[in-house]
Parts: sequence; structure tokens; C-alpha cells
Amino acid sequence: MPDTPPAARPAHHPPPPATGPDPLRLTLADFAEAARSRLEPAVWDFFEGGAGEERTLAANTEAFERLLLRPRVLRGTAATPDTTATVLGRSWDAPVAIAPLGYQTLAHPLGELATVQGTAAAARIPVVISTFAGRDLGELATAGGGPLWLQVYCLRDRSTTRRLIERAEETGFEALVLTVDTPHMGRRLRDLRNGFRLPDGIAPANLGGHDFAVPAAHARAEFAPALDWTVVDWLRSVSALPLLLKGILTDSDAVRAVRAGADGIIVSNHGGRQLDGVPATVDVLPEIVTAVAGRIPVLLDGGVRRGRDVLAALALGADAVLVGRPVLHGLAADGSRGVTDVLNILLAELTDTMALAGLGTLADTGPGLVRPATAPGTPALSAPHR
Ligand SMILES: Cc1cc2nc3c(=O)[nH]c(=O)nc-3n(C[C@H](O)[C@H](O)[C@H](O)COP(=O)(O)O)c2cc1C
Ligand SMILES: O=C(O)C(=O)c1ccccc1
Repeated sequence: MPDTPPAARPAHHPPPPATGPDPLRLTLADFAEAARSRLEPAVWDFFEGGAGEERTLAANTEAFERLLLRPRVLRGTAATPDTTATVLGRSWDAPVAIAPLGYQTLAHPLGELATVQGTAAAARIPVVISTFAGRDLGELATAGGGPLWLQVYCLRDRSTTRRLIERAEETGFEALVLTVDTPHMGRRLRDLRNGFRLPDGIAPANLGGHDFAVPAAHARAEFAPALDWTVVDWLRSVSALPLLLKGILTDSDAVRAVRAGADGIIVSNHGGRQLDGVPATVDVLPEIVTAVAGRIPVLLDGGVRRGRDVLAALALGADAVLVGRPVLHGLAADGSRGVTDVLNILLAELTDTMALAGLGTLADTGPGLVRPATAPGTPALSAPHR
């Protein structure tokens, strides 16, 4: 049959418009694959890798696999569920923010600029810009995106740290995120084996000063190594912006954060890149939520890859989640358009899950939505075949 086109589409599936998302990229995993084929292997390893044996990295996604949903039926749920969330007094289109990811210019020349614009094209949700962003804060602030937050690595040189924060405040950033799990970088064996160095032209755009080709060497040289809780007071003296602490993993530190005056915490193990052997974030979330008892918002990152992961984290008490690597995948695959597509997929999965689980709004989520991971006989869903 030489005249038959090889992959004719059935008539009831019209081809997507040329401007729509790539029909072959239906999941965040599809974007990961696309990114992998485009990136230098050592850059891919830098993005994907974790510390040590990567047990924590694997645990983050595996923990979400174990959380099975308990849908409700006949609840008169609207066809289009409402994903709006309120965090720190602001309304977000969805309970999702973009995690701070250093050196996004490694994934795409436009780096954070494409992330900010690509995010805004999908939803009004915050983008957290890393201390190690590859693009200028002022440029990002005027890029026409949504709310921007600044992630802060407190440096030995407090005046540089202070100037970075002041610049963010002047250009309209809305919150600060102090990363507290990184006195230095974890032992990332992939990077050590690859001898990973930043390519020429990849440098932090907002720090001035020295450039280091090896990120871990930069951290060793310039991160403040012996921070204690008084850093919260110092940040308060520098800026009036709301302050979140990122990298809390225990109930006692969560309570300390509340007492220290943090406006929010992010339950995070840095995507498995810092201390290998700590639990998956979603596994420690319930005890932290109990300890915080609603006094400040509790956000979570690590392993969020599907709409149902967002919902499961909210059911276990998170106010919102952040996504990290999938944003780099979208960026590497297709620049700002790829970021938009990744977020649109995640948000479409979120509304689909809400509708099918009988949730009209996020207020309808609660512990009853998930089977506890510890329930006897709870089977893990096996990893999908790729
Ligand atoms: C390539 C890369 C760079 C990162 N850079 C930073 C950073 O500069 N500051 C920070 O606080 N966290 C950083 N993180 C951690 C993320 O903010 C986040 O905690 C983690 O990636 C979330 O997990 P996920 O990637 O599984 O979604 C980085 C993570 C990756 C993968
Ligand atoms: O924080 C990280 O995990 C990280 O990889 C990073 C990247 C660039 C600068 C600083 C940290």
C-alpha cells in the first residue's frame, strides 16, 4: 500500500494546531527525555544528580508512588475545579511555585528570563530566583512575568549578600527564601566523576566578584559555613520582605523556624542533592505540619512530577509545592515555550485529578484523600515502563 501515509491519524483526532504543545509530550517525564537528548551528558548529570548514592533522590519520587488516592463520588463537583490557592496573603492560580535553580543559562541561553516568561504564560505563580541565577535580577523583574522571590545563600561576605537582597527589594521581588541546608554542597558523585566544570560564559549574574568553574568549590569558598538561627534576625535587619526557610526536615527545626520569626518554611532535601540518607520530603511532611499547627505556611519540594503529587502533598498538609528539575527539562527542550508546556501539563493533571477525585476546590483536600504510606499492605505502584 505505497500510497497510504504511514501514520494517518483517525478522523476523530484532528491534528493539533501548529501553535499547540507537542502532542508527543504529554507528561513531565516526556520533557525529561527530550531534555536529556539535548543536553551535554555532564550537564544532564549536574541537573539530575543527587548526593552520595542518591538514595534520597530516589526516595522523593518513590514516596509519591506509594501515596494512593481515595476518590469521592457523586459530590456535585464542578466540571472545572478551582485550583486557586492563597499563600502568604497572595492569590496564586495554582498551589505550585518554581523552585530556585542556579545557572539556568546552562539549560538555555535565555535561562531565568525564559523561565519567568514561560511561567507567566501558563499561570500566575511565583518563580524563585536563585542567588546563582545566570541572568540579572533587574532584567527578570521587568520581563513581564508574575511574582518573583529571591533565594538567598548567605555568603561569608555579608555585604555582597546584603546588596543582592537590596537589589531584589528595589526591583520588586516579593519574598526571600533562605536556603538552610547548604553550608557547602553535598558530595555529588556524578559531578566528581565527570570532573564537571561550568562552560565558559556561565556565571552568576548578580554576585559580582569571583567566578568559579566548579560550583562546589564556589560554595566552599564563599558560603557562610557556620550559620545559626541569628541569621534570621540579620535578614530581618536587612529586609522587610517575607522570609521563608528552605531545607527544613524535622518537626523540631520547624518549631524553631516559627519561633525565630520565619514567615514560612519549605520542607526540602534540596532534591536529594545535599545530605543523602534523609527521608523523602512527603514522608516527613505530616509531622512537620502537625508541629507548625497552622502558624505559618508549609511548602514542600522534591519529586513533584504529576498533578496527583501536588494534590497528595496538599492532602498531607502542604500549602503549596515547588517544582525543580521539570522546569529545567522544559527549558532545555524548548526554552520559555517548554516551561509553559511543562506547567500546563502539570496544571491540567491537577484539574483532571481534582475532578476525578471529587474535589471542587483545594479546600476539599485533606488527609482522607490519600491512603497513608504506612498502611499495612499498601502496594507501591511499580515504576512505569519507559
Ligand atoms: C540544577 C539544580 C540547581 C539548584 N540550585 C539551587 C539553588 O541555587 N538554590 C537552592 O536553594 N536550591 C537549588 N536547587 C534545589 C531546588 O530548589 C529544589 O529544592 C529541588 O530541585 C526540588 O526537587 P525536584 O528537582 O525533585 O523538583 C537546585 C536543584 C537543581 C536540580
Ligand atoms: O544548590 C544546588 O543544588 C546547586 O546545584 C547549585 C547550583 C548553582 C549554584 C549554587 C548551587
